[in-house]
Amino acid sequence: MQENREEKAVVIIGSGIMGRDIAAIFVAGGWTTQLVARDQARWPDARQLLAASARQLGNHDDAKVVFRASIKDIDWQHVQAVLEVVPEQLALKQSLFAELDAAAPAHVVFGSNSSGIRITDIAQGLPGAGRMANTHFFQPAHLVPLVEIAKGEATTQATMDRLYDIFASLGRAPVRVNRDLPGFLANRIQHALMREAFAVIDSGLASADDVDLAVQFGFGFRYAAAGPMLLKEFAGFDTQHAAATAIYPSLSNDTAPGKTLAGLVQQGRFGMKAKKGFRDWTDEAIAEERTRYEAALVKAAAVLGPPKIKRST
Ligand SMILES: NC(=O)C1=CN([C@@H]2O[C@H](COP(=O)(O)OP(=O)(O)OC[C@H]3O[C@@H](n4cnc5c(N)ncnc54)[C@H](O)[C@@H]3O)[C@@H](O)[C@H]2O)C=CC1
Ligand SMILES: O=C(O)[C@@H](O)C(=O)[C@H](O)[C@@H](O)CO
Repeated sequence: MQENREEKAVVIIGSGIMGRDIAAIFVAGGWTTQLVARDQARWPDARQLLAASARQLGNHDDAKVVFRASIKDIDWQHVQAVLEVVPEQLALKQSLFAELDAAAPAHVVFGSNSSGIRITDIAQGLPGAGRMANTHFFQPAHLVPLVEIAKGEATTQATMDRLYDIFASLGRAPVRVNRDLPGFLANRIQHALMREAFAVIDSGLASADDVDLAVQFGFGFRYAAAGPMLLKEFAGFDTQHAAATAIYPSLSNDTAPGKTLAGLVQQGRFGMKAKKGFRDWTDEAIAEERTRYEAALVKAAAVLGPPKIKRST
């Protein structure tokens, strides 16, 4: 299908860890990208980081990047979508979506990058709830191809198709999630793994470093070559069934974060953003680790190859 050559524009609300890398995807794809970021003092740094990410995708045109201090300043001409990427706070997301719904032309579709809050709850009661979905990226958003698009109770099929096609046109790997359960699809699976990983550390079964080594150099490494279900076609579902029968009863069924994760947060050990997590971080160590990590992701993406997806239209 001939790509629509009209001027394409997107609005990203929030220019933090995720917002600027999501913006970089659109800039690299030639979209005019307006970022709503309240703190103008942080615009230069955000612009610089966005440009670096867009260059990693092979294309950056700084003229395509426009910062706005408020939703009221948005130029809606050519805008096709708005992606919300503000902190994981339901009330904040709800107030932003209400303001955006009142301001955006009817054809504009909305996505929330929430990690786990359902769009049904964010869009609750809004006239435009039908044009809103969860659109969940993974960090770093510009290097991890997956975007899970979760359908809220009011989300229309047309909205799902439009968002799917936008992300497919940008070379991402969109997946459709048929209902918006907390954590959608991939984040439910990731958090199931993280729940067990923290339970292993809580119980003293293994250290945090050995959890990382076991996953990265064990089954995690395989996922660059095949997904978990394909891997079990190799292994045998009879063996999977037998192992599951033996293992499931002792797996963690915690319904809240355990002592290690809760302790890290109570101590303000949020990770690199706080310069301390399981370990302390200097700016130099963070920069070094991010460079190593992102270079490894670029190589892994080459092994991964393009996703098998089918455009809606
Ligand atoms: N950090 C991660 O690894 C991932 C985070 N997410 C989700 O993405 C969302 C954003 O997370 P991060 O980028 O990590 O947060 P962040 O704290 O790095 O960035 C949030 C940005 O939103 C801005 N902001 C806050 N209120 C605003 C408002 N009213 N208008 C405009 N901008 C506003 C802040 O100034 C900040 O720049 C959250 O819902 C999070 O759960 C999703 C995937 C991965
Ligand atoms: O891992 C990611 O990038 C995403 O799944 C996220 O939403 C966040 O990391 C969140 O799950 C906190 O781990």
